[in-house]
Amino acid sequence: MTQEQWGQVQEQLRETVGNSNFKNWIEPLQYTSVDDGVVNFGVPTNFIGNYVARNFSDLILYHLRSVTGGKVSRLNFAVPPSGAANTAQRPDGARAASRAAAAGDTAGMASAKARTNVSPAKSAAPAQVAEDLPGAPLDERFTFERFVVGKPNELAHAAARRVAEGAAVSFNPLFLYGGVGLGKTHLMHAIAWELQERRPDLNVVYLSAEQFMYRFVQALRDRRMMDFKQIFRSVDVLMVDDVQFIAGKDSTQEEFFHTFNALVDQNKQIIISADRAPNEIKDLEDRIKSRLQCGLVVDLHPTDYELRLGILHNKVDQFREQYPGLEIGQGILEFLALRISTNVRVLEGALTRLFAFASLVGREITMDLVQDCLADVLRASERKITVEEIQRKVCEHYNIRLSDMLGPKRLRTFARPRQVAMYLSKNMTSRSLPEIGKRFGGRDHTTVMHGVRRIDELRLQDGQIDEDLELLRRALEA
Ligand SMILES: Nc1ncnc2c1ncn2[C@@H]1O[C@H](COP(=O)(O)OP(=O)(O)OP(=O)(O)O)[C@@H](O)[C@H]1O
Repeated sequence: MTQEQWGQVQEQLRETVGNSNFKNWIEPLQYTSVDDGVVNFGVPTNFIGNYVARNFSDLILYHLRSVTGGKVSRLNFAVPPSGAANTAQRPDGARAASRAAAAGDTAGMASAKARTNVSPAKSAAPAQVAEDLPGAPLDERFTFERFVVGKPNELAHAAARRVAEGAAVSFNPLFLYGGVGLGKTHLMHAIAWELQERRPDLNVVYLSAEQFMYRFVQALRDRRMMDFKQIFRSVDVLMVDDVQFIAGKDSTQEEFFHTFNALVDQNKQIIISADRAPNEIKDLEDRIKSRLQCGLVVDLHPTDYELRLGILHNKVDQFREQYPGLEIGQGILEFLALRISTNVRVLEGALTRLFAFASLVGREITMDLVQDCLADVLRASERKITVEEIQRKVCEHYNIRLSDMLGPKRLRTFARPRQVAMYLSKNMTSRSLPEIGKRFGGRDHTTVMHGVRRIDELRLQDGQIDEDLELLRRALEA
């Protein structure tokens, strides 16, 4: 096959796979030779080679056969030993895509042409390492400017800001945790964007724990563990999102632990996020838990009404350009902030849907429109937590039987969880004290009142109670 024929095939492929896929996956292929019906391509990295082989082989074969008259049996992708694939000249998109592919992030691949999260490797780093840096693409919307700060997240925000200054490492790791959709990923991306601006000399890598595992497994399979270690140890700032994912995955944990230690020993910054505090992640080795706690552990609390309203205002500002002339009243924003308290993602999604719907049907955003368009979201957020649910969760948490919680035993092992459950029932349901008492084995309302007061007192003296309550509240709201 001639280079000209390959050129024709490329044109046909561009039409079939679309511009973005073409740029990311087909353009980086360098046709080198054909031997006995096997067409050889040089690829910039094994990740691109593997991805193309898995996803585009049939298509490439089809077009090759139609252009060359059917003399092709197989495709072969290999990284040229001398780097002859000229990686330096590949478009940014392909490089970003290679990182996304490396991280197993197919969603990210589509947007890989956007700015990448990894700054150019330092000149001292070996070329292979620079090329293979493992980060996933960053979301352009997740910047500090777009992060709304309120009481529930002010500490996490301040810590993230400090790390983003790129000054000498002051706490390592920074561990951010909190429930679903509270802004952990947003803050990590914001740190990465900021560091890119302030310290372009640093290799900043963001990836999810799942992507870390994917990379690790792939390195094992390709027998490239030395490369894997070298790549991760060449990073200056490593951010791993959703670290709870590696719980129970022993080999990945082991490798993560070594990577973590190697970076900390070199005084490199690590930022980790999870859906709960390190010591609450089940099936995570104790030595990892303890390592994760040796820096600064910061909690993102569930949003409060004011923060939700602030986020909505912020989002409306962003919509002004996209939907000129479309207004939304303060009353509606307040209604949404009050009613949709589950997580910020749902809140943002509701507002986006509202604007899109109003502009599509050419209607003003009124309360009627809100009810029409967001009926399902509003219904879902109406879910009421029951006293029975609370009792079950509290029993699970303290590992006692429901019959003991409801029964007459006064042992502290049962009495404390009972009081905790009463306290949560009082604060998370609309039941009156007598109604709650009735559901706790027919107790009097004064007993419930005493239980609630006792927990209020204990919260001031015993940090553990506060932690338990927070954990239970999150589990119940999830
Ligand atoms: N304080 C905030 N200001 C502005 N946007 C926010 C804030 N908190 C969350 N968001 C937005 O909510 C959405 C979800 O946030 P993000 O993905 O960071 O959550 P998360 O804590 O990482 O959740 P998960 O545990 O599901 O990964 C994003 O669109 C993010 O921009």
